[in-house]
Amino acid sequence: MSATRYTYLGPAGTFTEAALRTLPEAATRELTPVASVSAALDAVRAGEAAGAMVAIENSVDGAVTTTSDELINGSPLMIYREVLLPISFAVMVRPGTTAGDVKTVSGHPVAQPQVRHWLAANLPDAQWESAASNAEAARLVQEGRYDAAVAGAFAAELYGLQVLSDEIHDVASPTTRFVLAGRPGRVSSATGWDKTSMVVWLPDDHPGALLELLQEFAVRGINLMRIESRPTGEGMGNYCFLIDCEGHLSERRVSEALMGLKRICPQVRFLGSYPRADRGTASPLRNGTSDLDFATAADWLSRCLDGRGEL
Ligand SMILES: O=C(O)C(=O)C[C@]1(C(=O)O)C=C[C@@H](O)C=C1
Repeated sequence: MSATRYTYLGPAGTFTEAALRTLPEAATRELTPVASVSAALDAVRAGEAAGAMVAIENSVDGAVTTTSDELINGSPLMIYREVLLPISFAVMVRPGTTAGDVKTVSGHPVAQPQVRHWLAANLPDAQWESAASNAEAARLVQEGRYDAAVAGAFAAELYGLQVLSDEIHDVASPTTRFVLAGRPGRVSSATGWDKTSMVVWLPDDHPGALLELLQEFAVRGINLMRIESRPTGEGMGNYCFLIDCEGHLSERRVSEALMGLKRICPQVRFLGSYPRADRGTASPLRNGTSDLDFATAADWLSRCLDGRGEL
């Protein structure tokens, strides 16, 4: 495999592939479908791929925990880009199959909670069968293993299937957030509309430990965008936190917050600073938290050391 390649959850026709193809650089990369999120990231870890596109959270079903656990454990990875993809599910069958013929319906486990009510109302007797991806479900229907698949309508054409019903998701406008992960490398420059991700392990178990951690952001006027707890696997009640905050590591308020965490937490894993996918302009900074405010205060401090603090 080559290190110019990007891997993604395959086979062809997944939403993950659609997310990957929204990146301008995808046009010049070799895009390789693999069987799982873990396989996509393993190829990156082994140096066989430059990046892997993986789903990280869904607006209906929440965190994609395989991705969370891959980012938390194993050799470190960094996030370089994020993509927000509107998801629209269709149910598809082999040509000639009618709704009455459908006894089994397959899809990715993250798809099921997004279409549960539609399935209960329209295919009440069909048994749900999990597949490694939505496109894999479509492929298995083509093979004759299952009767119907829940996938993006574009997968129907790829696998010679017929769309029985489109836009079958229960909640309007579901969105999945995907990230392009690579091996740790140089953080790209700030755009003014950035996000920083990290994993933080709680300071030892005591009242207010989580509050102490959150205060590092609050006192520096940093908006948190997501906080997700995951078990560390080291006994009941032991959790670490995946945190996304506004801002870029090159901003003083963000770097100072990360240094604050590093001082009080047993472990902090920096997962990258990258442009936000939701469009916008630079967020207003809370008074006293700009780079200039930090530099002015540091200047004053060094003058204090020289006995010139009043200047
Ligand atoms: O990329 C796909 O099509 C997938 O099967 C994966 C995945 C996911 O892991 O979240 C992607 C988007 C949908 O929300 C459901 C499933």
